[in-house]
Amino acid sequence: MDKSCISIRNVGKLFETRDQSIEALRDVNLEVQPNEFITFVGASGCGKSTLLRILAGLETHSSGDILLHGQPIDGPGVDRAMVFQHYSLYPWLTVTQNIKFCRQLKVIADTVKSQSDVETASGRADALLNLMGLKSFAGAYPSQLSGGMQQRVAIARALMPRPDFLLMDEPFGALDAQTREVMHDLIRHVHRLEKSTILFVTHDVEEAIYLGSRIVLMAPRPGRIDSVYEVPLPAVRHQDMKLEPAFIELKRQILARIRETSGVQTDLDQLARLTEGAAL
Ligand SMILES: Nc1ncnc2c1ncn2[C@@H]1O[C@H](COP(=O)(O)OP(=O)(O)OP(=O)(O)O)[C@@H](O)[C@H]1O
Repeated sequence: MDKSCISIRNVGKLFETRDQSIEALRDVNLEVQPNEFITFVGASGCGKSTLLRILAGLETHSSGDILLHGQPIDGPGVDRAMVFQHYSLYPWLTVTQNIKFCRQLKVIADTVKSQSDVETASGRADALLNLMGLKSFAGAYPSQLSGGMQQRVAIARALMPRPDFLLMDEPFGALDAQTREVMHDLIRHVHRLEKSTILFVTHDVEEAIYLGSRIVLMAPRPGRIDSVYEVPLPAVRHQDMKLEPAFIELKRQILARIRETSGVQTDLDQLARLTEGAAL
């Protein structure tokens, strides 16, 4: 029996611009099991964000099929939450109000704004504030928080409607190294507690290994899946694992493969030839 919660089958995406057609994705196939933590890496332009945006319902695919729990995607939905690199909080709302914002929209949309809805939302918001270590900042505004704290609010807001799928596009890309480490342990903890399925795009191979249960390596021109790696780490992880030989070897393999598939070397070779020609 097929247990996948996400089935991506022969998916392609073509962007038609005025003067060219860009094949952002070609023949992408991936089955995702419930509660998996999948990380996506690959050279710039290999279609990582495009795939995530299609899953979020923010973009449509040109060919193939994508099924969520057996159903085709029909736009964005409360079953999927997306977290972006930039914090995208509402600056005029406090931390608590930001966290409750989506829930309020849903309640208004469903027109069932009963007292029990409001109470349930408050309990959930409090639990998420605690989980994210933000309890004492409940009444603060985004401008009063550090980047790491703002991103914790964004994650709490994303988790508020209990999404089945958490889609994260380089969420820690703008944070300093130390804050990122804290966020890594936090998001692993959130994954264990909340049981959501996480799809996480990153440029940082170490981050991809530390967080993921599987790593999907994509290659550009056209964007496609090149290889998939199982991460040989237990569910409970700690920072020292980054120094273990198996971790370092996997990092070496993935970095080498990204270099091979990126085409950057080819471009440099071409540049060298052009420069030689100019000198003659
Ligand atoms: N809206 C768009 N219109 C036209 N082309 C697009 C659009 N969005 C993405 N592309 C192109 O599709 C390809 C894949 O882009 P995408 O942003 O998904 O790659 P990525 O792997 O996430 O890149 P990066 O790691 O640099 O963020 C790129 O060639 C990009 O220029």
